[in-house]
Parts: sequence; structure tokens; C-alpha cells
Amino acid sequence: MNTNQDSFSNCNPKFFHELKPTNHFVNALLTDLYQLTMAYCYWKQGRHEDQAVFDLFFRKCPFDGEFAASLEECVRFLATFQFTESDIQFLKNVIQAEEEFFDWLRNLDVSQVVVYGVVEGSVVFPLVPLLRVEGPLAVCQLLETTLLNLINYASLVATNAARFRLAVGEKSLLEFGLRRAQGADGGMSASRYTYLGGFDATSNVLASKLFAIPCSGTHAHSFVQTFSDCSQLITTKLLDSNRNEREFVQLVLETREKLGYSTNQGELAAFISYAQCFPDKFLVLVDTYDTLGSGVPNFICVALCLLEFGYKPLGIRLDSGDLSYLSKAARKEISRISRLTGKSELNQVKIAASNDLNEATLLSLQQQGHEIDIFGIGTHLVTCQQQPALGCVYKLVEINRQPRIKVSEDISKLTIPCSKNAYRLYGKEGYPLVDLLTLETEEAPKVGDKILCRHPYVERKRCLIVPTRIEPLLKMIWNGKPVEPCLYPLSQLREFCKQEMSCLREDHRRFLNPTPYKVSVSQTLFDFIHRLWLEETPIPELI
Ligand SMILES: Nc1ncnc2c1ncn2[C@@H]1O[C@H](COP(=O)(O)OP(=O)(O)OP(=O)(O)O)[C@@H](O)[C@H]1O
Ligand SMILES: O=P(O)(O)OC[C@H]1O[C@H](OP(=O)(O)OP(=O)(O)O)[C@H](O)[C@@H]1O
Ligand SMILES: O=C(O)c1cccnc1
Ligand SMILES: [Mg+2]
Repeated sequence: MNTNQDSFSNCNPKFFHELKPTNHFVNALLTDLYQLTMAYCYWKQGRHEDQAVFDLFFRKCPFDGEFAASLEECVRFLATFQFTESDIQFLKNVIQAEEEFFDWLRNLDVSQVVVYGVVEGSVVFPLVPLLRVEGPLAVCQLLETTLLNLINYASLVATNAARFRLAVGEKSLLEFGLRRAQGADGGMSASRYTYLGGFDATSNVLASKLFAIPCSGTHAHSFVQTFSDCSQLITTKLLDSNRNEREFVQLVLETREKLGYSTNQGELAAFISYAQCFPDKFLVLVDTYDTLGSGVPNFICVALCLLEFGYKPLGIRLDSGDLSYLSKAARKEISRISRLTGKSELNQVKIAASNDLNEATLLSLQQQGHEIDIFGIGTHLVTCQQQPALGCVYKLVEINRQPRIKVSEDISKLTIPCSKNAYRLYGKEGYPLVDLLTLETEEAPKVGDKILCRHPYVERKRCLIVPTRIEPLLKMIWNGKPVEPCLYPLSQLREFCKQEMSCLREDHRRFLNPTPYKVSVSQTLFDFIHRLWLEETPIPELI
């Protein structure tokens, strides 16, 4: 397996003035038309400078917990937000507006915008703002679509990765999804945010370079198929670990003879060729012809000879069939030969498995028992087949210091009005117990106080908590310019994410019917919501 960890990180805060979105498509025009039509109406009404507050949050998730991801890209987007002359010329064809509106757009910037966000890699729960965006109404409105686009998939795929991590425990997880991802950006984002969510490496070379992710991979079936027999090998020799050139192919053929294997000759030639190129990274795909009848025996022959030459073979990859059965059978044969030859190092080789793996197959494999050490996962990871989109929304909660609410028949679609703060309250055992939303103007909750936490909508649901620790969740990340520190190396975010996961109580983490984590509001905010709710809903007259 080839692994490259010598990548650079582009997260140095010294380069704030050079901040640019990673994807060239991310700019002020990457938005929905309706943001611009609304902006025009605000401008016509002279309301574009009204002071607005928007919350970006999600309402429900399958996991009862998500990871916030892509905050760095939000900052990068804000750092370059402007309409270019060519954007303006294009927009003149799209919306009928007065010339002065386009002059206003031309000079628009986000210098008056303030953004608070939860730290990238945090576990976040429904209704808690991932971002709180404050500033002039029109420009805050214009940010909606792009911020949602940046956060939704990144957070979803990071969460999906964390679920795969939960399913396999400490085993290695490789991301193989580039070929199946939704376009180039989908592939790049998947590699980046699945690493954040707990994968160990990616096969995506560009993502490895740009985001400093360990790069890892094996080979495809085509490589095996191109060989017919050992006569195609350009040399029969190999340098041993002491740099002495020695006959290798003959030794492999003799080993095969001695062990009594009758295997596919082309496959054997392919494995020898791979070993000659990567003698210390020998991990080969064994299912091209017959996993147990040919692939595994061929691997064993070459691996034994590599050991003889002073190298440590890495292992095999299974890519079809019953992965539980095949991994156990392969391990058994490897152990048998290890005992037979007295080569105990052979027993240390790893078994990798791939082929349409998803959360359900991983959990089932755990139940059945298996000998797999490394899982390579592509399609189901990057496409998030279990929940293909995260439903973060961006809602107005305050205008000119006046609270705003969105009323809905569906109680889960009510918005929580006002500019708010969010706190995570921890209990005696050290686990987070609830997230508490308060009015921004309220005093912060204090450790040791008895705090009444109310369900935002259901009157009878409430609890008292005496927190042993309180973490404010929203930190200022943009104040007309980036607020330091807001950019962290991906590896640091990954560690943080791991730590966040381990802090969650077991019953919140389990796959089947997890206990919902409580997101509450203070008594003051509760009263506020319910008063506003009644005020904004007309009383129907029955006739
Ligand atoms: N022990 C197992 N328990 C549950 N699911 C498994 C197990 N082993 C493999 N799988 C899954 O079963 C599916 C098998 O795929 P499929 O029916 O296409 O056969 P295949 O092995 O890929 O055959 P092919 O030789 O055509 O590639 C894959 O999604 C794989 O992840
Ligand atoms: O199955 P995934 O989770 O997407 O993982 C990546 C897959 O991509 C590769 O083969 P590919 O699917 O291109 O061809 P194959 O299935 O015929 O081997 C690899 O062999 C895996 O099977
Ligand atoms: O390196 C691999 O084994 C690999 C990479 C991408 C997709 N499937 C497998
Ligand atoms: Mg496949």
C-alpha cells in the first residue's frame, strides 16, 4: 500500500489576506436568483441596510448529532465576496433592475457582517445555530445559498464518515470514493470531510496534496489482467533489503512448487511485478480469478519470498464474494503457511476489504465475525445513500432588533426567534446533557446554578440541570474580516472531531433508536417564543 504523508497545509493564519475559496465556483454569483430579487426589493424599499440576524441550523438528522464542517470555506467565501464587473453585466440580463441597484451591487462587501459559528468538527444538534449571521439585511440575505451549499454536504459526509468509524471501531478506514462522487468538487469535499469525520486516508491524490490527508491505495483488477505469465517480466531479479541483487522469480516459482499450489500464472506474474516495484508496500488484490484457489496462494508465495529478501509484505485486498467467510478462510491459510514455514511475520499481514460496503454491511460483518483489518469504502460513503442531503436552513430571526418567527403547521418547522447564544451543559459524569439556547441579552448560565431547561415547543417537557461545566458554542469567526483563530490544520480538526464523538454518551451514539439529545431553551426564551407565536397567528373565527 502506498502511503504519502508529506503534504502541506494551507491553513496558516498569516495568509489571511490570501484567503480564497478552495473551489473556483464559490463566489458571489453561486447563489439562487431569488436572493438577488429579494436584495433588489430591499434596496428599492430602502431597507437593505436594516440590521438583520439569520440563523443557519438543521431540524433533524438520522444520527441525533451531526458534525459541523466547512466553516473554513465559509470564511474563505466571505473573504472574497464581491460581484465582479462581468457578474454585474451578466446580472443585467437576468433581473430587470435600476442602474443604481447594479452600482450598489458593484460596491457591495461584507465589511459590516458579523458571523458566529460553532467550531469546525464539533458535534452539533438540531435547532442549534451552526452559524449566526448579523449585518445589513440585503447582504446577509445574499449569503444564504452559498453558506448552505458549503455547509450541508460537508457536514453530512463528515457525519457519514463518523458513523462508518463507529461501525468499525479501531480498524483502518480508507476513502475510495472519487470515481463515484458527485463531480470533482463532490469528490474533493468527500475526501476532505470524511478524513475530518474519522477516515484514515484517501486514494484521492489531489485531496491528499491540498488538504494534507495521508494518501493510500492498492491496485485494480486490470493490472492483474494485463499479465499472462512470468515470461512478461522485464527482470527476474530483485534488490534485497541490503541492496544485493538476487534471483527473485525462480525463488517464487520454487516456493509455489513446494507448497503444492496450482495457481493462475498471469496473476502470479502481476504480483511479482508489483513486488519488484514496491517490495516494502506489497498489498495485492486477490479476487481477479479465484480468491482462495489462486489469489491468496499467489500472495503467500510472493510474500514468503519478500520476507526472504528482508521485506515486510503488507497484505491482500478482497473485492468480491462473502467478505466474512473469505477473510476468515484467507487468514486461516496464511496462518497455516506461517506455521508450516516458521515465518511468523507472515501472520502479521493485513486483510483489506472493499466492494459496495455500507453501514449495514459493516455492522453485519461485525456480527458475523471477520478477519478484516482495513476497509476501503467509496460509493456509499461519498454519496451518503442513507440520507443524501442534510437539510440545513437559513432563517431570519431578528430585524432591527425586533424578533421574527416563522410559523408553521408543522411544529418542527417553527423557527426560534431572536439573536441567541448557545451553550453546552455538562453533567456530573462529564457527558454533555443538553444544549441550551438563550436570548443574546440574557446573562450566561453559570456552573453550579440550577438551570431550568425547556423544550422549545412542548410545554410539559422540561428539566432542571446543575451543570458541572458549560461551553459556549458560538464563537465569532468573522467581524468584517476573519477573526483569529479560525483556520486549523485538518488533522487537528479530525482529532477534535474524534474527541467530540468520544464525549457523547453511549445511548446517544448507538445505531438503533439512539436516545435523542436534548436541545432546550431558557425560560425567558420559551416565554418569548410562545408569546410571539400567539401574536403572529391570527385567531380563526368559527361560523
Ligand atoms: N458476509 C457478508 N455479509 C453481508 N454482506 C456482505 C458480506 N460479504 C459481502 N457483502 C456485501 O454483499 C455484496 C456482494 O456483492 P455482489 O452481489 O455484487 O457480489 P460480488 O461479490 O461483488 O460479485 P462479483 O464477483 O460479481 O463482483 C456487496 O455489497 C458486499 O459489500
Ligand atoms: O465499492 P465501493 O465502496 O464504491 O469502493 C470502491 C470500489 O471501486 C473499485 O472498483 P470498481 O467498483 O471501480 O470496479 P469493480 O467493482 O468491478 O471492482 C474497488 O475495487 C472497489 O470495489
Ligand atoms: O487503491 C485502491 O485499492 C482503490 C482506489 C480507488 C477505488 N478502489 C480501490
Ligand atoms: Mg465495485
